[in-house]
Amino acid sequence: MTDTSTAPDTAARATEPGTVPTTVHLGANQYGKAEVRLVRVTRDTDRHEIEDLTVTTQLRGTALADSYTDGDNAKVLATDSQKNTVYAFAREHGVHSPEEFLLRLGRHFTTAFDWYDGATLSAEQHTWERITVAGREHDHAFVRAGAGTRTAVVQVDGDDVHVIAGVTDLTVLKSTGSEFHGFPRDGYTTLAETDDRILATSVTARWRYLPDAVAAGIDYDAVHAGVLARMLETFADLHSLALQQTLFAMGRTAIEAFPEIAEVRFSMPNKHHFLVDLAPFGLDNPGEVFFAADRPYGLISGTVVRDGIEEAPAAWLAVPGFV
Ligand SMILES: O=c1[nH]c(=O)c2[nH]c(=O)[nH]c2[nH]1
Repeated sequence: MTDTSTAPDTAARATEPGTVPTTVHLGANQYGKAEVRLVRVTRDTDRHEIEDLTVTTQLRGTALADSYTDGDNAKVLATDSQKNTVYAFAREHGVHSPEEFLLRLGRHFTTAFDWYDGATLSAEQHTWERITVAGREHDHAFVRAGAGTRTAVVQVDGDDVHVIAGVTDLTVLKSTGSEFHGFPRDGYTTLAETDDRILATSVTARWRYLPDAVAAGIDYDAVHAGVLARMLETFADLHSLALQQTLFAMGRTAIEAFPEIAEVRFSMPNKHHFLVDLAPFGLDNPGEVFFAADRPYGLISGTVVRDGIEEAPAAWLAVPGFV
């Protein structure tokens, strides 16, 4: 037990003549199970399928205040039960796509327990590819696929449902087709203008689906694959004058191709590659040998918005790291 014999008498201090008693109240809060590691094997045939997600549940409601202020757990669905629901739903209903899986969980938590006003469900998907043996794809042996991690967030607030799909750690590089010049020069500018440099970044992109499209139903896997393909094509094909320009073009191409998408937000570190000066060794360096710096890095963020849509700032509250 805690020894309180030497603790200051806060009650007495708070009521000393001339002092204002300290009062507090509960501000924003939510709770749930973070990073539930779910691997589902579909084994109806000898050719197995793997779905691998890290799922986070976060529930909120005004009725939960008592759990913080008074330790009253009458309305606290244990985070352990939330975790179990993730596993049980994977068995009962399957995953299908991260977005559909999170929508099902969000609807469940906010309807089965009517005191929850809202929920944020998020997931990262880890993809596996079949190992090829003697030119044939193996039925049940897989290797982790490397090109980015798929992300999904479902935000339920009363009747409002928002779905934000995305990708993170999508690392791309082009060894030419990138320039950077025309920037202002002041007394602290040393960066040389260049008409040929390496452009490399690790793309984090999140796109919000239009609520009407969510209500009508979206083929989330197909759109996700399509968005990634368009973004990669644009990164490759656009002759870039700045990473900012590349960012905007990648968002534009996704929105133009998919009418379901309202807006795309990006965070892109500029992974600088500096040409090494080999002159001290009597060598030239015609764009062949670079120092790949890991820090500091430029950090370029931006949002591309379809004209005429209703913006939804509340949808982004659970998705930090963007402007
Ligand atoms: O594409 C770029 N955008 C910048 O804003 C910037 N700043 C910088 O030093 N290099 C670059 N490259």
